[in-house]
Amino acid sequence: MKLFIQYLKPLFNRILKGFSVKFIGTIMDLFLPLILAYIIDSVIPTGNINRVLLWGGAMVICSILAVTLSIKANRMASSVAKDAVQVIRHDLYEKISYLSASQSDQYGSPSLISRLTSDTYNLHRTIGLMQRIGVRAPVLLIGGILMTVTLDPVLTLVMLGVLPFATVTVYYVSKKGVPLFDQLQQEVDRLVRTVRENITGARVIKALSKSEYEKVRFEGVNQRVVNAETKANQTMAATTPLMNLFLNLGLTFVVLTSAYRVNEGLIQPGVIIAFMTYFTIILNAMLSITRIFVLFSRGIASADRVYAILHTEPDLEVESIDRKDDSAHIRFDHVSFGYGKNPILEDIDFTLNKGETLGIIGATGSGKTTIMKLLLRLYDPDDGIIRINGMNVNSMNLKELHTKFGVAFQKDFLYADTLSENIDFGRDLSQKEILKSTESAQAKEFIDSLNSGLKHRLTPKGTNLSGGQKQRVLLSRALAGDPEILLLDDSSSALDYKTDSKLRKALTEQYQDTTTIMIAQRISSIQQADQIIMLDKGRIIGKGTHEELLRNSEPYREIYRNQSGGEEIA
Ligand SMILES: Nc1ncnc2c1ncn2[C@@H]1O[C@H](COP(=O)(O)OP(=O)(O)OP(=O)(O)O)[C@@H](O)[C@H]1O
Repeated sequence: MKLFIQYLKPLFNRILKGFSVKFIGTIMDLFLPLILAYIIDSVIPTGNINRVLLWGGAMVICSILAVTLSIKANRMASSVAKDAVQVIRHDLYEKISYLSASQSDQYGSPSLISRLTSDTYNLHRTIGLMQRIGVRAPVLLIGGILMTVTLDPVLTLVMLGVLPFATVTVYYVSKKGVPLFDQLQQEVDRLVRTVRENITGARVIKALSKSEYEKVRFEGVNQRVVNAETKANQTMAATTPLMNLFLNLGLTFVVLTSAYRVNEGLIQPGVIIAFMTYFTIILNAMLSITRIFVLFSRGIASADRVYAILHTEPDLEVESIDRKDDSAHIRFDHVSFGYGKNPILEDIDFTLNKGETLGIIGATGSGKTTIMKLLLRLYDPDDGIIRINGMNVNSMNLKELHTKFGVAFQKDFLYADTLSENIDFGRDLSQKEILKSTESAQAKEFIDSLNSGLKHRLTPKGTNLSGGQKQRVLLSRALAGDPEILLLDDSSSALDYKTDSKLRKALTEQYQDTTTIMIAQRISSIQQADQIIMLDKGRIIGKGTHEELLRNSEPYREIYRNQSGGEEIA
């Protein structure tokens, strides 16, 4: 609700105008049966054709006004909904892009995507429909009852006798229906997730001949959607026939009572016709009000989901300046960290001087990438301090901090644009800088072999490139703009030994001032590093140069032996 208030408040005047137009149009609708009753009972008996034409004309004018004003009001409602949701979507997108990594982990990407897409779509529908039927239905209900009271209070009492049954039906059905639609929405979410997994993993599924298995899995999820939909619709399907039953019962009572009252000379035929029309209008208005309840409860659920993101408090505040004189460029000072309760990194301690290279090697899941994430301040350490040029990273402006880095992560993404745009990444780099980076990243040769060179367009996620080509483009992006600090997470694993060695040579020669942290699976990729740390279960179990580790670390020696095909170490 708070979300609606926040975003609809600035549009209040437009909403009020739309409501007024809708109100007048609905009143016109309400007058039609009354005029008809007047024509039948009071104008036709006089035999004055001019008066008949005059009142007939009044009916036509009322009808035209009712339709025109309703169309106008509906357009105004759509425009308000569109503008409100555009701002909500903008704010939500902006907020999502500034969520910290741990907050994004907490919500999960599928949930963030569905809040930005299907929830905002629900909000659009709710805001639009609430304006369209939110005025019309209550006005028709209350106005209809008032009209019937003025026409014949006794018949109104007969009609009101049926309304409690209709009200109970509406209440009961909507109470049961809303949770069923919620459940349906959850099943649809599950279906979307399964489809997304299948499409993303299409190659693996085919390669492992798991298509049949996936088909069966999809059928299961699909069946659950069908079941949920059937259950929800069957429950809701009872509404209209039951309301029709009450309508017809009510009409029967009204006709019976009217017949008696006509005989007694207490009522005229025109009033009966008008009464029946009002009765139908009133019951339809009640049905619309049910729809409002169903829709509104859905809209409120979506609004709450969107509101929760919009009001997520920032958890990576820039803290007060904490600077120390430090000759090291990067310092990890006894850093420990865990994503949840379990420790992932413990007592990580190292320093790197400007222009030096640190190699990190270790088993899968030992915490190598996490070290980089902490340096980028995607997360804050639980213990210890990380400094760059003596400055605690938690006291640095995040934007400023991130401009220092060139990064290539394992699963980095390429988007559907030209190679040049993918490398530039919105930094307005010069052509010279881009060319230098492609040369160093050993990407120049394959880019030159493409017809359109750097203008070559990639498909989404760069699926029209080979694994090695993708890695070289990502490396070019990391190197472009001569970053102060370069973070390479297993970025040469898809390169052959010769290209890998050319890359290392280029890094040493062309990026002497860049401090580099390089995660690698192959010792040959980090052998020349000024310092290598070996991680095991989040702890440093070996630190030094390649030669020092060969001398002092048995696990390192073993990896080296395995990777060099059992070659003896001198
Ligand atoms: N966002 C996250 N939330 C919770 N746990 C995480 C998250 N990211 C990583 N982890 C866990 O932290 C541990 C270390 O992960 P990290 O990615 O740092 O390992 P790694 O050494 O780089 O592994 P690899 O060689 O496979 O890339 C793993 O057990 C992983 O499951």
